[in-house]
Amino acid sequence: MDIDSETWWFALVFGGAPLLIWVMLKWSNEIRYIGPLKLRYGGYIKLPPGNMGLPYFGEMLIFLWYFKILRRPDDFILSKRQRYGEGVGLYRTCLFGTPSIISCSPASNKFFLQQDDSFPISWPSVELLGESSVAAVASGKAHTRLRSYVSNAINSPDALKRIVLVVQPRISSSLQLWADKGTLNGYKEIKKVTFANIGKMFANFEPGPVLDLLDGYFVGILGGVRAQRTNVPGTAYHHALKCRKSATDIFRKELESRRVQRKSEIEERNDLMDGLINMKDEQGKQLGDEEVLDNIVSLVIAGYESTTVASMWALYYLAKFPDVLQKLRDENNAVTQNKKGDFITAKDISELKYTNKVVEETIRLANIAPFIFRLAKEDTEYQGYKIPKDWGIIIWLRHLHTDPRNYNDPMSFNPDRWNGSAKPGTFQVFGGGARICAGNMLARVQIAIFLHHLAIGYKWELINPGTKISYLPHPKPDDELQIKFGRI
Ligand code: HEM
Repeated sequence: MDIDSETWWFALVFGGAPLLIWVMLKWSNEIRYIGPLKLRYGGYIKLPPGNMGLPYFGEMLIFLWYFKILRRPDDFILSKRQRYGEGVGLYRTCLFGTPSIISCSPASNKFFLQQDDSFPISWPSVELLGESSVAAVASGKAHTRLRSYVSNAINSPDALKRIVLVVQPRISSSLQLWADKGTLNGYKEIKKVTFANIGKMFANFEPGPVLDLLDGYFVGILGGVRAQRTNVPGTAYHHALKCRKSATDIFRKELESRRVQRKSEIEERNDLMDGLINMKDEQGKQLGDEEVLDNIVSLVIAGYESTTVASMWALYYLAKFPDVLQKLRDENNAVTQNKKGDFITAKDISELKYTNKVVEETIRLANIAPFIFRLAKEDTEYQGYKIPKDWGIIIWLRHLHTDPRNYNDPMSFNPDRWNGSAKPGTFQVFGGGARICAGNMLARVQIAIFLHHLAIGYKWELINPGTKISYLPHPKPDDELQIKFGRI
């Protein structure tokens, strides 16, 4: 071999081959997912701008880079905006194993959320939620029927009036225990009190061995909701399915014992289980046992971690913003003066204007559900761009709440921004359309009550104020909110 051909081979192996591999890696997902669409549309299809990423991973590694390594989740969308321009708020990608369209503008989010038939919800783990739960059931009449039962039981003004009084004893006594402890893990303690209240509100369970068992089962179930769906012993998903069965068995036993009890005893309890058992629709139809059980389990899944994380962020922000805490104290002390030791009512809460602004600001900035998932049932178009059938739609809620065009200085905690209302379509913490969170008022009320009891009796400070924030699976300080806690 002469020197020239050696150099040629050298260049090919160390320069050309890696380049070729890189090009193949870069384009293989484009060819795999967009090639068939081009064939279907005669060679040309106008898709939203974007990148389908690497084979197998798609853009998952980039997503993890921004969310887990850099801990700057908003830069994931900002980097797309920089690279592909604003456009109509849509980008194509491949994430969570599915070719998808990311939607991140108020108008495009509204487009997808308002068309529940064309873009139905797509849960990766319907078995865990329960096939006849409101969260999993396909849109249409069946969904509307279940939603009305669930909303009446937990989210209607009448239900909330009762719930406000049911949850306060546990919140109040937990805070006293916290003060006795002095230092604590805020996340874990809030989780305990949230679950104790869920037990009471949903099935009249008091703290004790059954509730502890249930808590463990739900930790297992929640661990499987976002896990790979591999049902093999040893996997999180397999464990979650087992936990789901055990949790359902506990609720089933309770349901069966209620079926044989006298009506008068049932009326006294007045919890979610009774609400679901007794409710009738316009035709007088009632829910079957499996529907009652699926809905109770799915409501715990939907409400447990979300309410815990939101309350934890309230505690965090108030420690960081003492002026806000002082205003909160002033408002809440004023309301307790007329109470003579009684708990506050739903009416009192509706009149706590500043407290309610703190709640809205907490859930805006906490971004507990950063995005939600839909599926395109048919080929459709949005502003001249094709949305291909069977592609996922990822509605990026978080971007709306952290975009300075929607909220002035968006990363600062400023409840006063709620003196006016948000720009239309820019506040989607609870999703939107027919599937907007069925527990949104319940969540708000629980956080408001927690704030009330904190503000009137306690002071606290962060032990590690500079601790980093993790964003997956939920936003949480790395130290899980270690605080020093005491009475005022
Ligand atoms: C701050 C706390 C909460 C946040 C941020 C939150 C957020 C959300 C979001 C974004 C959705 C829409 C999902 C989608 O469209 O794909 C949703 C749905 C839902 N949420 Fe919540 N949620 C919270 C608390 C609760 C609570 C306390 C409950 C009940 C105990 C609850 C029950 C539900 C149910 C049943 C759905 C499904 C509704 C349907 O499909 O019709 N959520 N939630």
